[in-house]
Amino acid sequence: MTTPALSAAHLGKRFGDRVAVDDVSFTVAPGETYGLLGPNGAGKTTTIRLVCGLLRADRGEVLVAGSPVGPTRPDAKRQIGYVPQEIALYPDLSARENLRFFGRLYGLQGKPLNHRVGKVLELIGLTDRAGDRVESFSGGMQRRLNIGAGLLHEPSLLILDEPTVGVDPQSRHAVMESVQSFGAAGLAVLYTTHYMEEAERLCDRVGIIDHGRLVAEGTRRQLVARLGERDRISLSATGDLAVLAEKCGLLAGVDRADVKDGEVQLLACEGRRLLPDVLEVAERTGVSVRSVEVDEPDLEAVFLHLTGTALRE
Ligand SMILES: Nc1ncnc2c1ncn2[C@@H]1O[C@H](COP(=O)(O)OP(=O)(O)OP(=O)(O)O)[C@@H](O)[C@H]1O
Repeated sequence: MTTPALSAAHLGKRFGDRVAVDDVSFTVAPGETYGLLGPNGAGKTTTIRLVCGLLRADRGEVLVAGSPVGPTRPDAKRQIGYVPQEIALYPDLSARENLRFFGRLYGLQGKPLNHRVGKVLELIGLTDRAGDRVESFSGGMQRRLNIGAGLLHEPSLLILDEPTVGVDPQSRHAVMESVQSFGAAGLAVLYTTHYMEEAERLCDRVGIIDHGRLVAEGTRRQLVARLGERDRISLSATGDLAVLAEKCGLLAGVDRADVKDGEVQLLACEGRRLLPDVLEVAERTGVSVRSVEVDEPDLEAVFLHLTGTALRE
């Protein structure tokens, strides 16, 4: 069996009375992108600070490529490229100058530094803009450069803490494309997010975290299978959607009924068989239905099912 790029076992961390991370264990294989998906305050940042050795765990162990990590273990730390949420770049320097600066901090110089900066610029898709000042970059380009700074020392594990928070949708797309290419290049990636779509699209496996606990993990398919034979029904309609959701929620077989993104969304056993009942309820409620879709549940539904709360508040 290959040694995992990362193995975290029984991690625990308290801040005073507050349990931030509670017995969290997971592994990330080389070349795998593993997502920690959970709402704000779930314990994602604390978990990765423990993994990086930036914070001392109350209990548990972290191995990176088989070696223990801790505040006093600099060697294993060099295997990690950690990219925090905050952008840490010099706006009046170019992309290349920024990378050269961070590369020197890692002890690179001369030809190896130039070579590595060139490689990283390629990897993050910014070769064309290498000579431009960072202040002229879009939010997404700055994020990608920030990620690039974490790749200069050729880590085997890249850790990204919510890298798309606060960027516009187009830039978000570009950041996600970069991340997809890292997995393809053989890098192990630990990715935290509270966006279900990102976890679904980018991650080979996802760990669902809530109140400091890893409540489930697996591939998207494995996680969705935990819902059994349930379907997601989305009703696009005009009228009082809140009342429609409430009434549908009373039908036998319906687990949840919510109004989301201007639609009524139901999670139900054997959704197709329920459709006539749902349409009848709509008619009685005076809601006119424009379209109905029945499909497989997504990770949002899995999160709701496991925790009883929505991923986004
Ligand atoms: N230094 C600290 N001192 C006290 N409490 C803390 C500290 N850091 C985190 N916490 C608490 O631990 C819990 C987990 O926080 P954490 O930042 O790990 O969550 P998160 O999932 O990363 O959320 P976010 O995306 O909002 O950062 C929260 O209740 C938070 O308030």
